[in-house]
Amino acid sequence: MMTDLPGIVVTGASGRMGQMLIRMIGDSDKMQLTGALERPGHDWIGRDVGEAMGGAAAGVLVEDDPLEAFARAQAVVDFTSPAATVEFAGLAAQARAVHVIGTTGLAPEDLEAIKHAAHHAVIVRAGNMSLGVNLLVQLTKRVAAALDEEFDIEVVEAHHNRKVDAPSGTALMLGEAAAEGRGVSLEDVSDRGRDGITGARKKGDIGFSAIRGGDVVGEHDVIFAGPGERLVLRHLASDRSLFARGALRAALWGQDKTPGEYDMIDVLGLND
Ligand SMILES: NC(=O)c1ccc[n+]([C@@H]2O[C@H](COP(=O)([O-])OP(=O)(O)OC[C@H]3O[C@@H](n4cnc5c(N)ncnc54)[C@H](O)[C@@H]3O)[C@@H](O)[C@H]2O)c1
Ligand SMILES: O=C(O)C1=N[C@H](C(=O)O)CCC1
Repeated sequence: MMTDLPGIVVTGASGRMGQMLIRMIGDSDKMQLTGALERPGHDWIGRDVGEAMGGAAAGVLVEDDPLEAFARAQAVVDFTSPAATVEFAGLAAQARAVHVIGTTGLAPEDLEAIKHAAHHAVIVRAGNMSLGVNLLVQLTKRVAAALDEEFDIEVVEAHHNRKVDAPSGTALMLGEAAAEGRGVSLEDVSDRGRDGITGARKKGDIGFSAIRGGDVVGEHDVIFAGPGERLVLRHLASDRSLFARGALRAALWGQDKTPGEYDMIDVLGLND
C-alpha cells in the first residue's frame, strides 16, 4: 500500500546489499519501498521482490526500467557496479531523486560523470556508509597530520571472496584522508600491488594491501609504522546492516538539500 512516506528504489535488488536494504526499508516507519531494480535478463525480473527473497510478498515487482522506477521515487539507493551507477546517476538527476551511491571501484571518468549529474540533483556517495569508518577517516587525517614521514603509512584491508574491486572503496577513503593530513596528493604517493624485487619502500608513500577470503564483511587497518613504534587504527565490520543503515539515513537526509555531491561526513555531521 502506497503512503506519503518517501519512496525508495533499491537497485541491485538481489545483491548482498540490495537484499539487506529491502529488509530494512520493510521494517522502517520512515520510508517505503517503491521500486526494486535488477539488470536486464535477471531471473528476478517480474517477480515480487519479497517473494524472490524467500519471504512474504512486498507488493513491489522487480523491474529493469530505471527511469520509470526513479520517476516514482524520492531516492535511489544504489549498490551495484560502476557502469550501472554511472547510468543511474544521469537518470536519477533527470528524475530529481536523491541518489545514494555505495558502489565502489569507480574510475576517474565515472567520478566525472557523477559530478556532472550532481549539478541537477543531490548525490551522496561514500565508499563506506558506516559511522565507525567515517570517524576513522577523520582520525586518520589527524594522525597523519601529526606524524612526519618517519612514519610509513600502510592501509591493509580484508573482504569476502566475492568482492571484485581492490583496493576497497574504504581503503581509498582512508588513503585519501592520510594524504590530505600530510598535505600531499594520494595520486603522487600511492603504492599498490607490490610483487617481486620492488626495491626499498619510498619515504612518504602510502601503501595498500588487500586480502580476499571467505565471508569477511570488511576490515581495515591504517598502520603508522615509525622508528621503534607502530600505531594501528582499525575498523572491523561484522554485519552489512551498518552500511544499509547509513545509506538509508543518507536517503532521508538528502531530501531537503540543494543539488550537489555530498558524502557521509556531511550526512553524519562529522565535518571539523
Ligand atoms: N559504500 C558502502 O558502504 C558499501 C558497502 C557494501 C558494499 N559496497 C559496494 O556495493 C557494491 C555492491 O556490493 P554487493 O556486495 O551488494 O554486490 P552484489 O554483487 O551482491 O550485488 C550487486 C547487484 O547489482 C546488480 N546489478 C548490476 N548491474 C545492474 C543494473 N544495470 N541494474 C540493476 N542491477 C544491477 C547485480 O545483478 C547484483 O545483484 C560493490 O561495489 C561494493 O563494493 C559498498
Ligand atoms: O562488500 C563489499 O564489497 C564492501 N565494499 C565497501 C568497500 O569497498 O570498502 C565497503 C565494505 C564492504
